[in-house]
Amino acid sequence: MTETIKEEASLEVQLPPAKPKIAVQIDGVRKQFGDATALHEVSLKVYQGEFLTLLGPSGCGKTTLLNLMAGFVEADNGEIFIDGLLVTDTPPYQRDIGIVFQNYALFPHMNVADNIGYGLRMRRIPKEEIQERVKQILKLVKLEAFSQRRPRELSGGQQQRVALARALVIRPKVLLLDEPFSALDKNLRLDMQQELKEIQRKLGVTTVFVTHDQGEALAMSDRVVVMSAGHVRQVSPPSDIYRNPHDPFVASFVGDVNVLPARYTSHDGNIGHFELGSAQLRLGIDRVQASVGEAVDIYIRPENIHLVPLQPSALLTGTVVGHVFQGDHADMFVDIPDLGIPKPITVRALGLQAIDDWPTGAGVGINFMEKDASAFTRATKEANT
Ligand SMILES: Nc1ncnc2c1ncn2[C@@H]1O[C@H](COP(=O)(O)OP(=O)(O)OP(=O)(O)O)[C@@H](O)[C@H]1O
Repeated sequence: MTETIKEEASLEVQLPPAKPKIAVQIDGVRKQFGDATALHEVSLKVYQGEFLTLLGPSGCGKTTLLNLMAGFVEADNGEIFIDGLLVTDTPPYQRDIGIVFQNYALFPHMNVADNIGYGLRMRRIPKEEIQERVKQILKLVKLEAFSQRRPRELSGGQQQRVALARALVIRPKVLLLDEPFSALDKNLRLDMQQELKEIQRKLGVTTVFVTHDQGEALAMSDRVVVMSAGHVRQVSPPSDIYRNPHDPFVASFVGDVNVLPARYTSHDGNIGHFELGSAQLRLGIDRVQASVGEAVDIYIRPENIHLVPLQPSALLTGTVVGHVFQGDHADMFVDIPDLGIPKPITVRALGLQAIDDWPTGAGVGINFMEKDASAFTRATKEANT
């Protein structure tokens, strides 16, 4: 972000972007459980006030990384800083962090107000101040009317709001959330996502959120950390994760994607040339991670492929072999014999006209724009898990 200030008449001076402050820094942290390496030398910066999400499949190390920040798990190697202070050996209760778990972890015998005030009592905050802070935070999470209830008298969403309030009332340097909404049904989950985002924005609290749900990650985050098998694969804003994946794992894990086999034949200047079946494809080399001569996979999302009438200008040609009506869009399946792949590709068409225009059995042309495709060296199975 570049800030611009106006000096006199119309003279504009460009200021360099302000350097964001680092709230959490993880340097070369490694964690092994017996023979299993949960994290391989992970490094990561979380900026002050940002909403950062750790996203990845089950077992990729998200919770371990969160627990290392919290201090519940000890690193084998590496260092962790919170607000500039080395905390690698600091116990959890001295790290100034708020934590929300999937299963709420509320005290069943305490009412809502006492659950929320617990952390403040432990910190020996004066009684009047505790009352005032609990009152404020109850208002923030819209539970003012529920302060005297026990957790079992609350719905799942309300219990999770109590857990959130309890984590926030201590005014933590960092808020850590581990799959906080996974026990809630879909509609409530969407409401809670909005609510958390609103609260986070209002308070400006640095937040690290763990989920395996890509929709949740893309919807809520300033930046997303995609992890697999104990490695960080990419750290980018959501739109970049989706549009400019850095590797085949990220491209396949986030959103749907077609994988088309091709050969990287040459490049001149900034353009790479590929043989895609009998078609010639050109891609900007910023979208290519492969060497000339290699077998590659072209990654292209279903919504970026367009069906056109059979005509010479079409990049590829095929036959519609089926479609699935999805309410707001239709997925069309197209067999392209020229590519020599066993499965038809998927083309996503907004609206339902495509089903009428291209019935099963119809011959179609296929086009897509260069800017929407990426080429990666053909993935081996191990590299892609
Ligand atoms: N206390 C432990 N003892 C032994 N192995 C563990 C322990 N905690 C985690 N692991 C292993 O470390 C790896 C990473 O686990 P972790 O819980 O961090 O993954 P995750 O991405 O959070 O998964 P999930 O989404 O299923 O919670 C897994 O292989 C897991 O089995």
